[in-house]
Amino acid sequence: MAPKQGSVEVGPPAQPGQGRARRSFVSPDELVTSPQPGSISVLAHILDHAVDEFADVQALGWRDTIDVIKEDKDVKKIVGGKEVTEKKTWSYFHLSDYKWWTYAQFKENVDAVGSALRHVGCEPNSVFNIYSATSRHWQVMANACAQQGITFATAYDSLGEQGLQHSINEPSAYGIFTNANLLHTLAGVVAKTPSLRIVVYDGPASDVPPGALDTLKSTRKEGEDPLQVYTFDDFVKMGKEHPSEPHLPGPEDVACLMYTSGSTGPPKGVQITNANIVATIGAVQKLIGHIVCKGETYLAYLPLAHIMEFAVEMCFMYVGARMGYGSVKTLTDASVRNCLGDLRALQPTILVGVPAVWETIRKGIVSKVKASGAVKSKVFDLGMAAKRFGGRGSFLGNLADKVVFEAVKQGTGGKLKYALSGGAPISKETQEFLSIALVLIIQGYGMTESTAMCCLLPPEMHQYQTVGVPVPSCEVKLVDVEEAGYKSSNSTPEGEIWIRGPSVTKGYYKQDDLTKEAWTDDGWFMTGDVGRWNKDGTLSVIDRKKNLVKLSGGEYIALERLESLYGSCEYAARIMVHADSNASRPMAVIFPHEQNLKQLAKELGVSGDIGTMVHDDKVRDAVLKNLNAVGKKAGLKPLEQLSSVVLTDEEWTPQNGLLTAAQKLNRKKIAQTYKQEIDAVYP
Ligand SMILES: Nc1ncnc2c1ncn2[C@@H]1O[C@H](COP(=O)(O)OP(=O)(O)OP(=O)(O)O)[C@@H](O)[C@H]1O
Repeated sequence: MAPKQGSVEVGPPAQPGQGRARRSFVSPDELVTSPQPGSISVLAHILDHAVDEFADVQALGWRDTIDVIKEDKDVKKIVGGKEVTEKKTWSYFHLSDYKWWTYAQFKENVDAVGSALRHVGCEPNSVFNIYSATSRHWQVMANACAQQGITFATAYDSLGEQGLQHSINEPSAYGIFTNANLLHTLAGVVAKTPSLRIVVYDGPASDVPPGALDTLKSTRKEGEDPLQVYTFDDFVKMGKEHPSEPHLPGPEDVACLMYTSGSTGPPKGVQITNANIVATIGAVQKLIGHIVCKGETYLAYLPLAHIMEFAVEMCFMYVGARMGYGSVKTLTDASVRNCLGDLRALQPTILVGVPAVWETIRKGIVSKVKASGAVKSKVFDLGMAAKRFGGRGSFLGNLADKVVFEAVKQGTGGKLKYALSGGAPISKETQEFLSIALVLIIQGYGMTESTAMCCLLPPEMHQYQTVGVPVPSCEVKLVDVEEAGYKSSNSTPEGEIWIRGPSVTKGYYKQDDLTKEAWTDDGWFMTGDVGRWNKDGTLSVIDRKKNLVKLSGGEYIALERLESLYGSCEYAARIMVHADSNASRPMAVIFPHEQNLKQLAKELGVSGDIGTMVHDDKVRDAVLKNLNAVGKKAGLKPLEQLSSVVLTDEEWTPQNGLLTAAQKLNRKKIAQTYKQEIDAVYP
């Protein structure tokens, strides 16, 4: 049953300019430190517990690559005002069915890799870097480090040479785990990473870039030891031949040095202790243990270098759930060949995604429904209306599920029970649409500094536009942001979100100045996000302090909130709202949803592909009109309406730097890249 109040005021009376601290309704008297205080105090205890309880249960699943199929496509682009056609080659994977390790087999590999790490000289308290795509081997490396008291530092696999070099050099990493196809980038930096001694890589020999292994083995300065390079399989074999006892760290030792994705500046290394991780797992169990439990199947595809994915997987490991690894490139049937996509092959019961993923799924469904013709579109709309009116579990809701939404649900394997959205704000429209047509989406709010979740909405409290209640390992208070009018004395208390508790970390690695700026002396982490307490004790995130812009009229607008609202415009695949303090209103830069934009262009009588469409005035005006209609419907004030829009034709990706590695907007880079276009239309 849903509680009346999701959070409870605790502790001393509020200080001037602040609200009182609040804690979760499930544990107001004490903060949770572990799922089993006394027996689980470090990260390595989680896997030990899983093996004790679930040794023969399927743990980690993967798909082998049977073949890679290349297909050529013609792509039209505008170069120097002229349309040119380029040939591009796409690679599609033919994959096997899922294969599984039990928890006992997973542990066997962790023990072997832990032993191998010690055998090659990686000592407790040293740092080992994981620069790899999400996979079971990533988890083997991390858990092996945890077992030997070695800190693992994470690096997104989308990092280029500069970022990689920084993430090896800052913590003086002794070794690195990577994938065959990333060896080329690694080879490009090894001359400048003197601390590095060991390289372990996985993946087929055919993925190793020509010459990369020779460069790795030969590029060292005089006097430096040559690099030792191992395949993952050889490393496991070596560990089995040279077993080492585990060397467990203490709870306050740093288990993971995790770099933020850098949406507000250069990435910072957050020092996450064993105790922080264990507290997060305990808190999730206490709050939503009834849905994160044994028997569930989880599709793991987000980057493990991001705290949300890592924390979620550790929570599932604790309860002995099944985790099947997949990739954004192979999720759907359309993105693979001669086999099912990961979603239908695995049939997950729980899915986690960032808002960009949910937006893509919603727009994909909308565009399919539209293409199915007027009658089917009408039936779909009726189904939406019936379930909205009747509610989840009602006769009407169940009928709509059966008759209208079954096909949509089958697209994700047909077994989904819950989905979690986090990492950035999701629009109400998208959350509501998918919660009706696909699966209940609950929100979580958190950050690397809080070891993932600091608020989470239990499904029985389901509602939109809130990130939930404080998790039981974290207390939360709001502190006034005077200049923007966010105050604890407002009728619904508002202010900057400050957090404290066992899952909140204590600082950045080698960045004392930044640590002092972000943590108070009494342990509160100042998140920089602005929040609001709702009447039922849930928290809503209104914006990020750094993204509040004062317009020429003197009023503040909240860029991220506007992005999440305008983001539901069907023509936008990605949107950045941009504002200048000399202007009276904001504007938007958009990477369009190609199919939906094509449909619009057709209706306007504009032909050509994306390169042509984005430069057409009629198309641009129609998109702007649609955006402002979306804004008006969401109740935006006139000064929050967009004055102009720039449409772009290059996809925004972490590789071209327009998104961060966690798929968030890299505002500076987008504004720089499209400066000319923005200046041309923005007053
Ligand atoms: N559900 C949510 N709603 C709104 N914002 C969210 C939500 N979840 C996370 N965020 C945003 O993400 C931030 C944490 O992100 P993360 O720790 O991944 O670092 P980053 O923003 O990617 O990088 P950096 O801190 O370097 O800018 C939060 O402070 C908040 O602004």
